[in-house]
Amino acid sequence: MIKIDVVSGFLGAGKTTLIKKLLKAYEHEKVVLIENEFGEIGIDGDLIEREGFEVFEISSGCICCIMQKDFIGMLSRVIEEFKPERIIIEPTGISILSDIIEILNKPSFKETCSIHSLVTVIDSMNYLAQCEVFGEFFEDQIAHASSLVLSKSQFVSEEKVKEIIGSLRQLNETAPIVTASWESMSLEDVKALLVGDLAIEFKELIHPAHRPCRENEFDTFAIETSAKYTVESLEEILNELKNPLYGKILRGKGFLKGPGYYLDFSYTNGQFNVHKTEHKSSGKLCLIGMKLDEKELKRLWKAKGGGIFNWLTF
Ligand SMILES: Nc1nc2c(ncn2[C@@H]2O[C@H](COP(=O)(O)OP(=O)(O)OP(=O)(O)O)[C@@H](O)[C@H]2O)c(=O)[nH]1
Repeated sequence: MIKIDVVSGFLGAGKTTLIKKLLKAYEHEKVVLIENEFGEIGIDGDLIEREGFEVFEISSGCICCIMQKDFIGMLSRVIEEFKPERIIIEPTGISILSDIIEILNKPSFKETCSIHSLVTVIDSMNYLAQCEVFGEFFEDQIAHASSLVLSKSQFVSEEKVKEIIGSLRQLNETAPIVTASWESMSLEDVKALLVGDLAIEFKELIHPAHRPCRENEFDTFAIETSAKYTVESLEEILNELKNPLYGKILRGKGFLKGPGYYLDFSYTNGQFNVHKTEHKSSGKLCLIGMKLDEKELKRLWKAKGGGIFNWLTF
């Protein structure tokens, strides 16, 4: 049987970061990753391919709803052609986990695959605040998880961790909650997150009120560009993104050219990091949020970097 691990979590929670660790931990198995991105441009797939792993990408929508057919087709192809021992699936941050479980429990997949784990990553820095606005996006992912893993826990107080656990327990009474900082985890610890063949059956799951995926409430803004940015100019832009003038930006990520170097950046709910990298990049980025103002965003990215822009937002 092929083991399937699904790693869920809201936008920027830390799914890709955890998956990179899992892929290392399962280096000796034949593993395939199916990566689902909400935006028009795939960024995470490139980050993982850089580390030498096999990635299949589905972008421009969630595999639980509008990209469901593509997902079923891709999963069938991966099973037939690659015959992997394990498939790791990373849905978008706003996917409905119970809908994905339902797909995995289709008779055609149940013959060859079994769900090994349903891990939901919880962003310790942003969960409580985001819960107030996006609570219903978390509900299903938390309620159907077989384990709940806190990311960025080293950046918050013990009280906050306790508060998060209290909130998680209201939706899921039984899943183990892992609060240890990932930085200190060995590969064996990472594997332990997934341990146990849970053989999860959809009918055995308790449903919170099932809500359909609401991906059309989110906007994306994507660019391919030859423009060059310095660390400073990129940080200025990312700082500027907190301004409501541009809409509510929840997540951003991309690779850009710099003068003589390349830059990677990641933006989550106002927190960001920029790294110089030697990995060559064609220059691309994606922002996800609500009520994004395309005109203002285009002006911002153009003002700080000269070059050719290919806007992929429409
Ligand atoms: N230090 C630290 N950084 C983390 C941790 N988890 C995530 N991050 C950072 O948080 C940012 C977002 O992490 P990702 O792994 O890309 O999040 P994601 O859930 O895949 O995000 P989406 O692409 O929106 O689906 C990145 O800058 C990570 O480096 C953690 O436990 N510790």
